[in-house]
Amino acid sequence: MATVLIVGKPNVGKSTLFNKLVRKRKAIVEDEEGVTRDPVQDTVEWYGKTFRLVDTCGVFDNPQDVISKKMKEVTLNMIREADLVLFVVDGKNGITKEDESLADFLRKSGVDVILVANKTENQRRFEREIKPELYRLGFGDPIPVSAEHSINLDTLMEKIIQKLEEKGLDLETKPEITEAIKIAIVGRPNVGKSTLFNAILNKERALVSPIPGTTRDPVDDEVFIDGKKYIFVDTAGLRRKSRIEPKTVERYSTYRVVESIERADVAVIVLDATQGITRQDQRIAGLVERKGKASVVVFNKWDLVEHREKRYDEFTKLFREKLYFVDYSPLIFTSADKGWGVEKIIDAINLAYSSYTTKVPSSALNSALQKVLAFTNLPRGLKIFFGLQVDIKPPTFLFFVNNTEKIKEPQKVFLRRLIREYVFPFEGSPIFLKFKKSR
Ligand SMILES: Nc1nc2c(ncn2[C@@H]2O[C@H](COP(=O)(O)OP(=O)(O)OP(=O)(O)O)[C@@H](O)[C@H]2O)c(=O)[nH]1
Ligand SMILES: Nc1nc2c(ncn2[C@@H]2O[C@H](COP(=O)(O)OP(=O)(O)OP(=O)(O)O)[C@@H](O)[C@H]2O)c(=O)[nH]1
Repeated sequence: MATVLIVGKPNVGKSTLFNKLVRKRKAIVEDEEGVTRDPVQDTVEWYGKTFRLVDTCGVFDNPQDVISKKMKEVTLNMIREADLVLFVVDGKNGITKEDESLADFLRKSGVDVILVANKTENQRRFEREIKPELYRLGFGDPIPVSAEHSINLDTLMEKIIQKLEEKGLDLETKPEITEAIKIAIVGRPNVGKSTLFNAILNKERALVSPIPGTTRDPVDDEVFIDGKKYIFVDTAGLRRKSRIEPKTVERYSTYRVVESIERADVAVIVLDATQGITRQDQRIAGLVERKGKASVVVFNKWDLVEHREKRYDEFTKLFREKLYFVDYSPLIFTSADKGWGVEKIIDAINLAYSSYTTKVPSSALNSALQKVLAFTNLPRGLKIFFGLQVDIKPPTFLFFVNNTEKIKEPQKVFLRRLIREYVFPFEGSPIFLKFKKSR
């Protein structure tokens, strides 16, 4: 997706502009309620054209600092990934040295720039007093806007689209090419995996076709739900399962569980709510996390839990305590027997898979990193310079630090939290971290 960066000295109205442009799409596409918005980056949609807008949130606050070695790599990286920069200046009070050195930096980087003069509620005064001096910055005609009062934002939007299309970028909104999501339903014996699997098939009126496996039995099921393809791996046991057939020990072998987790993108970890969370549940969930798979956690047999309507918090707490290492997973309460909550599982799988395959731009990561590091005390002698996402499935981040030996568990916890809270929540997906020494 084309990336547009908002750059400018403090207080020129970058955040205001960001919010207005992002919200513009609401008028066109009815937005779902309760969708959490990323404060740093978001997708802008404009009559069927889309691009990603990123607020640099003060990474460029001190133009002097921008040139300093430490920040150079970060900022260059951001610029390199951007297709266009909105260089915002104050159209009411005019430009200062800060704007000029920022302009210098942008010009040298060779990035395409649209000069935006914000706070120009008074057009006549702007034309007369401010506009002439803006040409000094070397970016041609400024576009006067008022972010706060939504003046001239359409013109700006059209200019952005025009510039991006001139560069040959494809802004059309296309339906995503969706590959099949591979799902493993895992859990201890007797927690209700088969019943749950069958309930999903019934509830979703799914179309099922067995995929021939390598063994003499078809082991996987291809399932179509709402036109989307899902592959439930290793379902032979779950499908074939009947009251008559004796349960073989082999079916529960650890080897088999490991293998089906390895073949899946998303593991649905099924727990028996009447039994809490056992050591074996923890082991299975741990396996899912270590193998780098997305996950959804299900408390099944909810119908057998007494006073259940008052106990969601208690079970959520239990989940967070005992399965803290997969606490990013969506948690669902079901009764496979009664069909409660079953349809939520597919939504949760979709969410987890989408996190699992999300790639965030370095610019968003690094503006969050700089912001958070500004009020964080790292261990003495540790410096974290910048980071980038190097992989998906699972999302994997590489951080450049001065000393990799100083990276201990708390620092990893800190970075994962920073990513989830300030960049992207990655709900349902683990985050892997790598570190590299840099000076
Ligand atoms: N008059 C006027 N004021 C504006 C306009 N846009 C923003 N402001 C005001 O300018 C101030 C700064 O706005 P922000 O959006 O926080 O600016 P910023 O560039 O993100 O600032 P930093 O976060 O410090 O980098 C706020 O008091 C806004 O209300 C505008 O179009 N006209
Ligand atoms: N009350 C209640 N019983 C359930 C529920 N889900 C499953 N059961 C019962 O629990 C027992 C075990 O369910 P299964 O679906 O066979 O469990 P499983 O995890 O596939 O078991 P294995 O194949 O042995 O691993 C059966 O008697 C189910 O009828 C539920 O939500 N509520």
